[in-house]
Amino acid sequence: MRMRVCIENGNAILLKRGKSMSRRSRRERGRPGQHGQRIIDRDAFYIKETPNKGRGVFTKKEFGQNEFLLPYEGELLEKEPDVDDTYIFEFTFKGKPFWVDASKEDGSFGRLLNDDHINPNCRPKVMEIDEKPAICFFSLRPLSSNTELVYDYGPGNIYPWRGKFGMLRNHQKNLTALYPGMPQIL
Ligand SMILES: C[S@@+](CC[C@H](N)C(=O)[O-])C[C@H]1O[C@@H](n2cnc3c(N)ncnc32)[C@H](O)[C@@H]1O
Repeated sequence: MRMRVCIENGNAILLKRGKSMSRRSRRERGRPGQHGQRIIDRDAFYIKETPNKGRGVFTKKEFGQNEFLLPYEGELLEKEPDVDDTYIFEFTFKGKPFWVDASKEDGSFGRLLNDDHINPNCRPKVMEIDEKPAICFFSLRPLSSNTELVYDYGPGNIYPWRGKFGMLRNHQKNLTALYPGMPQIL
């Protein structure tokens, strides 16, 4: 199934898409309750201080597996911005590098998701919206309310909070992908 996401009035609207959308359905896509679309509103999440991690994003309601949660909002750039990379999301789309700069405190949630490379419960996906890329988070498993949303920021020894063991586990994860069945360091 193809999906499409649009962001209107601060709400992300997920559309399940058939072969093509008519002009009429394009015009009406923002209306709630229509067949084939869901509105994910900000009331489904809240922000809370997390021990040692700063702020994190928590669920207010339950979600199923592989559900669209929320987008990573910010400024889409084709050049690496010369700013602190705390709120920068880097990715490739159609073979080209892109960055989303979410440095501005804009009240959005995507920019506040913390890292967990061992037990993530959601993952970012690159979606296409009006021929431009957008990052959207999807759940990896069913989520109960009051769950902190965490995803794997990716490989690399650049995350000090992972510590030495974090780096080891990260390395192991890459090796396990190459050599399934190898012994695990827990
Ligand atoms: C995209 S921000 C996430 C939101 C951030 N916690 C906040 O309060 O604004 C990334 C920053 O959060 C912190 N962070 C994310 N995951 C963490 C973790 N697992 N442990 C400790 N700090 C973490 C780091 O300071 C990192 O640079």
